[in-house]
This record gives sequence, C-alpha cells and structure tokens, in this order.
Amino acid sequence: MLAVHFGAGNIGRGFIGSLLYQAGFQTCFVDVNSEIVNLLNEKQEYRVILADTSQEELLVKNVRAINSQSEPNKVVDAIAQADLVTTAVGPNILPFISGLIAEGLRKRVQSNDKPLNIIACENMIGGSTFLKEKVYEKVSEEERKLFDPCFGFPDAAVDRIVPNQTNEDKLMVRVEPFYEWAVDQTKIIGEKPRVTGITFVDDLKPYIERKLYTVNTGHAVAAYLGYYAGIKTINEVMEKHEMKTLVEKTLQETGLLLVQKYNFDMDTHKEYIVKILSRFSNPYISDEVIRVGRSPIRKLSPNDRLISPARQYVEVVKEQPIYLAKAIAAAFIYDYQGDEEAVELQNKIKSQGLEATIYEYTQLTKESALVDLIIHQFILLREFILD
Ligand SMILES: NC(=O)C1=CN([C@@H]2O[C@H](COP(=O)(O)OP(=O)(O)OC[C@H]3O[C@@H](n4cnc5c(N)ncnc54)[C@H](O)[C@@H]3O)[C@@H](O)[C@H]2O)C=CC1
Ligand SMILES: O=P(O)(O)OC[C@H]1O[C@](O)(CO)[C@@H](O)[C@@H]1O
Repeated sequence: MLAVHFGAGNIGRGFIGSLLYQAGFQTCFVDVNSEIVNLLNEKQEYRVILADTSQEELLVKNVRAINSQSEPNKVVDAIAQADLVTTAVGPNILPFISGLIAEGLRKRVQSNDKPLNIIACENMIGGSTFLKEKVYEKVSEEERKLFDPCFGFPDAAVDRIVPNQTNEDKLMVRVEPFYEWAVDQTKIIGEKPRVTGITFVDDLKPYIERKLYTVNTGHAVAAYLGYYAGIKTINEVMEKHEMKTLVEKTLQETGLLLVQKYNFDMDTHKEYIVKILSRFSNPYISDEVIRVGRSPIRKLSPNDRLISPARQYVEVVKEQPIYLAKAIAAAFIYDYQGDEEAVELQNKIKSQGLEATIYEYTQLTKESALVDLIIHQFILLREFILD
C-alpha cells in the first residue's frame, strides 16, 4: 500500500508518517526541503522518540521522498498509484499543492479506477474541503464529474504536539505520546483507510471544535501572553501561576461554549481541559512561544481558534468572553520580527489604527460588542495590566 504525504515536517514525520508505517504503508513524502528529501531517500527510515520518561523509540521504515519543485512529474505519478494521500503542510500552503494534486488525479482517472481519499491533516476546520475547492478550481467541469465518484476529501482533526527541534540526526523527531486523529467517515469514497489510530466519526464538528478551541486556543493564549510577558517556552509560561490561570480561565470560557453547544458532560470536559494543560506543561518538550504563536493573522481569522469561539460565546452563552478577548488583544500586540504575519499586523495597526485592523482581519463588524472588548483589553495590556 502506498501513501503519498505532502509535508515531511514535524507532524508529517512525527505523527502521520509513523501511523502510516505502523499500518503497513510505504510512505512517499513530498516536500520542498531538499535536505530532508535527500536524507529520506538516503536512509529510507527515521526515528520517532516519545517525549516522556520512557523515551521509547520507533523506527519508521519503508519511506522515500520527492522534491515537488524539481520533480513534479514524479509526484503526479505517485498520486496516480497511491492508496491514500495526506497532507500536513500548513493551511496557507494548501493552495500551492492543489495544482499538483489536480494533475495527479487527472492522470489517475485515465489509468486507475480505485477510489482515493485525500486527507488534509492541518489545524483548521474543513481543511480537506478547502483543499478540494482549490483542486476543483484547477480542473474542468467535465473532470469534476469524473472525479466526484472516485475521490473523497474527508475532513480531519489532528492532535499531537510536535515542537520545532534541532537534532543531530536531522530526520529524528521527538513527539509527545498523546495523539488523536479523527476523520469524517461520511465523506470517504470506497474503503476506509486501514490505519490504526484514526477514529472515524459521522460528525466531525464536535471533535474539531473541542480540539481547536481547547488545545489550540489554550496554546495560543499561552503563546501570545507568554510572548507579551517575555517568556520563551510554553512550559515556562505554564510554570507561572498568573499565566497558567489566564490560560485556564480562557479554557473555562471555551469549555462553557462547547458544553452548551454540544451538550458535552461538564465534568468530562473539565477533565479534558486538565489533560490538555498537563500536555502544555510536559517537561520533556521545549516548545517555543514563537512556534505556537506563528502566523497571527491566520490565528485571528474568523474561523480560527480565537475569534470563532469568542463570537460563538457571545451568541450561545450570551455573555462577554473577557479572557478570550484578552488573548485576542495579546495576539494583536504580538510583534515578533521573524514572523511575516506579525510584522504585517503591526504595520497595519500603525498605518490604520487598531479598530480598522480588527475589522480587516477578524471580519467582526461594528455591531459586534467584541470589538470594544478587544480594544479595552488591548489598552489594559498596553498599560501592563494583565488581570
Ligand atoms: N507540529 C504540531 O504539533 C502539529 C501541527 N499540525 C498542523 O500540521 C501542519 C504542519 O505543521 P508542522 O509539521 O508543525 O510544520 P512544519 O513546518 O514542521 O512542516 C511543514 C512541512 O511542509 C513543507 N512544505 C512547505 N511548502 C510545501 C509545498 N509547497 N509542498 C510540499 N511541502 C511543503 C515544509 O518544507 C515542511 O517540511 C500545520 O497545518 C499544523 O497546524 C497539526 C497538529 C500538530
Ligand atoms: O500549527 P499551528 O496552527 O500554527 O498552531 C500551533 C498549534 O498547533 C499545534 O502545533 C498542534 O496542535 C499545537 O502545538 C499548537 O496549538
């Protein structure tokens, strides 16, 4: 069985690649990083190490890689023969890989009638659906009709913390033990991929919202408030009582929203929050706030981990989400110069003011009470008032 996986980075190698190997797939990674591509082809294996007391090691074998910039035709051929296609490249990169996927599917319908599923494993709601839209923009109406019965784009939620890391062995990747990979089975075409570790669900929305508004919201709060306070890593943020409390209070807000929206059991959800907080404090992982806070414009977009739960909190809980607003304000303050989106955001605030910048990136409107709340929290943070 052949899996083609776009993105041989942290989550690609550390999570998806390791599960595919354990399920018996040969994995062909597709990436633009020639150093990683060459190493994968040279070694054909790499190590995944669990970041806990056990330091357990898994040798992931049966892997190869293609550089999509220099050998796009090989990617097209691999997709034409694949049994599964997955991605972990980042939401902003999906449009850039859609052309090659379209080419691959175009070639495949001519020679291979086996159904194929393409699963985007990104931190976003509707990632595979978005990828499908981008692929379908590149093919004709006639081809779309041919593709529809053959190719599924089931959405997915993936959860495993794999920080940036510099290891002597450049292929090795250190990952937290916990993982969750949920896939919308209603959108699968043909057989479900036989990968132990995937949970197939009929309704992905509760899974992905629970994960995005707990793991990713909590992480983003720790990252932006941590950066604001001059702290370097997430576990250092969690060691500061005042900071940890702010993360917890934000997760109480998203928790209340999730419990009311999906009828989750409150006690079970509280336990879920405790588990997530303990993952952030994992002493075996050093995760920089600038990785977790990367791409603030994406993280401040309407359907992402900050604005979406804040907006829904107002609608569902009918109160003001003070701590979410504080985290959003901290994201608007985030000015790390090594992050293009942070630089763009700060330039926008300088040139057009905070209020107009909020409207532009969050798509909140003048009618939303959230805007004033965010501005208020922004002013408090600017005056060094954290709580
Ligand atoms: N690291 C983590 O803990 C988790 C990450 N994710 C999601 O997984 C995705 C990837 O994240 P990471 O692995 O952390 O990032 P990463 O930066 O480590 O990996 C991304 C990989 O994609 C490659 N890439 C970039 N442009 C490409 C292109 N045009 N074609 C093929 N490959 C390309 C990069 O060279 C890199 O190897 C993101 O959507 C992230 O939100 C989801 C859950 C956990
Ligand atoms: O990968 P993104 O969307 O930039 O956000 C970083 C977040 O994603 C993760 O990498 C994986 O869930 C978390 O560590 C963090 O919450």
